[in-house]
Amino acid sequence: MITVEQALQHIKNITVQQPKSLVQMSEALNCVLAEDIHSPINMPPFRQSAMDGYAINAHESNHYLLVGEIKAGDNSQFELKRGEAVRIFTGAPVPDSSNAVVMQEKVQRLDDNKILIDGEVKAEENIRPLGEQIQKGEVALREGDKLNPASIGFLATLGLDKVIVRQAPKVAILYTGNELVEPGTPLDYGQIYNSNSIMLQSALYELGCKSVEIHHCMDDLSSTRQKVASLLDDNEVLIVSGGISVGDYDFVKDALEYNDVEEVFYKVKQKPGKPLFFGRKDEKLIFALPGNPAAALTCFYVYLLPVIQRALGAEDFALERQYLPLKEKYEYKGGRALFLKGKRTKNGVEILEGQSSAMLHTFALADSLIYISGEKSNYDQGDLVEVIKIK
Ligand SMILES: Nc1nc2c(c(=O)[nH]1)N[C@H]1C(S)=C(S)[C@@H](COP(=O)(O)OP(=O)(O)OC[C@H]3O[C@@H](n4cnc5c(N)ncnc54)[C@H](O)[C@@H]3O)O[C@H]1N2
Ligand code: MOO
Repeated sequence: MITVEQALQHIKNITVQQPKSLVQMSEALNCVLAEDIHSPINMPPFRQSAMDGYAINAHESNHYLLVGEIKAGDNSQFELKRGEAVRIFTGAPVPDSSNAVVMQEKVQRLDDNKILIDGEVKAEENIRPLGEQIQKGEVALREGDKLNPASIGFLATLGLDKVIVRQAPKVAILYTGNELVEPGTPLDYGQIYNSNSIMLQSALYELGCKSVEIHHCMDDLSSTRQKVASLLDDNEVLIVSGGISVGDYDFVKDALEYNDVEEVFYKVKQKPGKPLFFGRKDEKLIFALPGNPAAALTCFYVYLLPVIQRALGAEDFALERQYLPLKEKYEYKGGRALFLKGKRTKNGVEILEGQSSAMLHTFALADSLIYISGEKSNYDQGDLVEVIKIK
């Protein structure tokens, strides 16, 4: 059995890189940019009013002559002389001859074409300069950046409708077990609901994977071998859930060997997730995750996520880690390294109740995995522990 550090070292050595692909912006959420993006325009593309009010060509007096109106979207050209103003609205183009927009709350309308400004006016106030946000040709986002709703909105602001990203790998999830039935159907005695496949699929979607097929197989040697064979043919990443431990009906290890999957490691000295398997067949990556749901998800965050994010070229490929003080003391009997479900608080991190690898309830409430390496047996309140942020 290898240590967590040794397993992570194997993971770091994987240097698969996905090819580039041009995608529509509406499909780009969570994708990783494969090239730097330079802004094709100045943003804003014209001097823009930030307020509803009056664009003026300032002079010594507070009295101005109103000569027209500009709404957002208008293409009007006004040559304001000193002492002249136009009614203007938020987002409208400010004439070059105007040097300030005065918000309407500071302006009195004297009659149809005269206004009086209360107080001082600062040069260029309430005018967003041309290219204030970004100038044409400047780098907007960089290769390796992962696209979130804000970055997608930002690129749309620049007029982009497609982006070049790393193509997500084609992934298959094979969940094994006679006891599993689908949510939404009744349970018989001895059965439980299949939670792992939809959980892992959701986690993969969050990484930007698009094609994530789900397949089931009963605890039976020949169908496990056959399923593994056909899924390896059709996918770049195969994730198997369950059946990887040592029971008489755990056939996954055999099925992987039978299909010439080369073992990189099997069994890690950790809890949860001891019987984790990682292997390769040519360029294909194969993970067999323990069936216990919290063990499967822990292994996903710690081992699978960095491999996939790196293949996608993400700059930050592993989840962020930080050291935080423990809220309460923790006694540890030793043995396997631990990944504990935790929640960050104002002053540190709290270990949550319910750490069994069969339980997802605690995981659903957690925002962190606390890594206890096993080198130290007892932790006092306030001792620093390594925290992996999952939210
Ligand atoms: N004699 C030993 N027994 C076990 C060992 C061991 O070292 N010696 N290791 C234990 C550990 S640790 C783990 S973790 C589990 C892993 O077992 P498997 O990967 O073979 O998983 P299964 O036996 O198929 O299932 C375990 C558990 O999880 C439930 N399960 C499975 N798939 C799903 C799913 N898709 N959705 C929801 N729940 C699922 C399954 O019903 C079992 O309760 O082995 C220990 N045993
Ligand atoms: O290592 Mo297992 O994942 O504890 O139950």
